[in-house]
Amino acid sequence: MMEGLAGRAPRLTTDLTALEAAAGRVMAPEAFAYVSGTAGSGATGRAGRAAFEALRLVPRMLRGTRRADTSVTLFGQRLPVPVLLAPLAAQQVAHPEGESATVRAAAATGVPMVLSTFASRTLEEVAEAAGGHPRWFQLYLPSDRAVGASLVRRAEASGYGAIVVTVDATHLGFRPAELDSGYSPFLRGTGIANFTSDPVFRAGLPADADATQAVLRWAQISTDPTLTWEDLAWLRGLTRLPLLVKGILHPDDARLALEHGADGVVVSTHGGRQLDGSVSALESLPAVRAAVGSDVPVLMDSGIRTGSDVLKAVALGADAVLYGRPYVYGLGLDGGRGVEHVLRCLLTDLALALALTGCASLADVGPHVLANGDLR
Ligand SMILES: Cc1cc2nc3c(=O)[nH]c(=O)nc-3n(C[C@H](O)[C@H](O)[C@H](O)COP(=O)(O)O)c2cc1C
Ligand SMILES: CCCCC(=O)C(=O)O
Repeated sequence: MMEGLAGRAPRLTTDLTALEAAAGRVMAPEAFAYVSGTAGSGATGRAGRAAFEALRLVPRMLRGTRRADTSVTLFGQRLPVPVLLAPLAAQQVAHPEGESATVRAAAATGVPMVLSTFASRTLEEVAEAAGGHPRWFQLYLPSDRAVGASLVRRAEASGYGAIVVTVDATHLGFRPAELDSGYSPFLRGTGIANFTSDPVFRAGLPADADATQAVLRWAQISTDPTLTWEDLAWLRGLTRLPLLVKGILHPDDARLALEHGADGVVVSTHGGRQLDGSVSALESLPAVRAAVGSDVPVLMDSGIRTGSDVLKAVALGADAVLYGRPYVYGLGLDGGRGVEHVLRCLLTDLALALALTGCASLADVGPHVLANGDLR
């Protein structure tokens, strides 16, 4: 049966549920479980989708819009859509080219990519594959701060346009799929390329260290459960790049992020992979927007699947969203072509959703496009 598939692109459907199922048939079972998995009972993962599905758009008719303008400006940069690729670790579990294929697809569609600290390709390799296309770097601040500083320097030197520091995974969530299979890409050495290529990290290893020693050292220092807001202030002092804090759900944490030097926040539940039973990102979004005011960039992720989802997030105060798992399913199905396919679907769906809502541009999208039970 596998022979029958060889050399032929698996069917790239435009139906995301079918696409995920197809990826589940093509990807290695433990890799698919890692990507699709959530924490605990999966309640927060489901709540992420339920929050979008519970909201309804109320479209307006005959506004004469030939083509809706989906572009947006973020940190002074014009983006064709209010969408960036979310940082997803260890993408070689889906395809041998990993993040290099992803960034080429991102470049072909104009969607910026946020590269994970735990990418399976080095940030320099991905910069080269990007060929000047905008990218941001997601930082897990290691407990060895000198390694963290080195990662930031490398990101700056390679032309990454912002640092997104993730604060919701200083402890790894309780993830049954990973625990039961005993599978972790990182323990197999996938997703630590930015460390093994780092001179400061390597200096902390014996000269004759083997791959196992590198993985063990990575496991010791790669995240830091003792992080506090003071560390964010330290990071702020390290770089002039825009600094965003990813993983915010409480409005007071959004305020604290700004007080400690952040330029923006990403409201996120990490796709339901961290605290099971937490509030959904979409539920938190309006309060976070209110807390930071109208001028601070607020992004959100966790559950974005359709063009209408993007509009709903924008209506509740997001400047842009991060698109997650679906593009890795595309990568698993057909490498960079699969990622490009998934992105083109989202872009087309978004442009149609905006036009069908009766909005000429994203500036026209606000709470008024959402049903509030009172249509007088
Ligand atoms: C397989 C996988 C790996 C991830 N790795 C990272 C990571 O390295 N850094 C990070 O900040 N978030 C990471 N995330 C979280 C995503 O950036 C994003 O918040 C989440 O995928 C959004 O949920 P959705 O994909 O269901 O829309 C990861 C998510 C998945 C599914
Ligand atoms: C410590 C986090 C590992 C990568 C990640 O963010 C994820 O799997 O969700």
